[in-house]
Amino acid sequence: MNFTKMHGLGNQYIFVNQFAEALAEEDLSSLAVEVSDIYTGVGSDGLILIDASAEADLKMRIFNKDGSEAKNCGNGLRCVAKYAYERKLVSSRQMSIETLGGIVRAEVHLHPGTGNVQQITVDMGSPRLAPADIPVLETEKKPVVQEPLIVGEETYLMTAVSMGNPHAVFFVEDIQQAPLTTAGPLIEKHARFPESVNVEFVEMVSPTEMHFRVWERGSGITQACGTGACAAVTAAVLNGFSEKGKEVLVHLAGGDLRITWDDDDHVWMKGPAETICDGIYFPKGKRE
Ligand SMILES: N[C@@H](CCC[C@H](N)C(=O)O)C(=O)O
Repeated sequence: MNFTKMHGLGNQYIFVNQFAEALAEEDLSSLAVEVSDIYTGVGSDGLILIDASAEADLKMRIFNKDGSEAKNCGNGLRCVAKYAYERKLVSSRQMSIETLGGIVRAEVHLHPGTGNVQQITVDMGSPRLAPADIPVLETEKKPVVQEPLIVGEETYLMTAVSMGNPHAVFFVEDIQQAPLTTAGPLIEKHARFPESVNVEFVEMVSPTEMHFRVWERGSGITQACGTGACAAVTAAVLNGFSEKGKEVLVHLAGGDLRITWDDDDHVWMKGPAETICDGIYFPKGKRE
């Protein structure tokens, strides 16, 4: 299987171009687990498929490291846009990409010298704030802001947002003290999230700057989460820490994103994507 490994701020995925490689549907989940393994696979946070779409220029499907399929992936979208433009799957710098969470629009920005894609802007659409759309149980609040969540002996105050996939955002005083590895996995699988949840901790620096750490559903700690950063900025506005229409600089473990929840209700994300390597993967059971 031909693959390309790419990353967006250290959030790394194995990309397979389904225009050239036809993978069997029943193999996708186990293949994601296999390729993600750092010892016997390639090593990644999951598997992303780039495919034809009946409604958009391209379709992206994303499988987490544990084999679960997610509906959206912000860092993956920037990588897909770069891949599609540089490998001529699309001819324009602007393109539409179908995800299971809806259709988004991306625009690539080129390095003036090399012509390679450096930065990508994605219109991530409107955040979904109704509890049933996230989904989160046992609350009728819309938006779900400062909602108590009991985790073991602790009560955390969450803001819940869907960017096509579910996010629970928690504001903390000091990002270094955020209970990422302790509360992260417990919140991910908490009974109030019937589809599990991505868990984000945010320390506000100012209304236009924040520190961000993530425990991702299905992948654990990652260096960055694009949809999570969009959810975090949305949550900051909902809590009155930031303003709609103002760009927020988000510092993730792997680097920075610029996110705006605009007056038209759309969330815009701008950031980089990089190609690490191309390769040929030999599936388990077909190795010498
Ligand atoms: N890293 C991604 C999100 C990937 C999917 C997520 N773990 C989920 O299960 O919803 C991003 O950059 O958005």
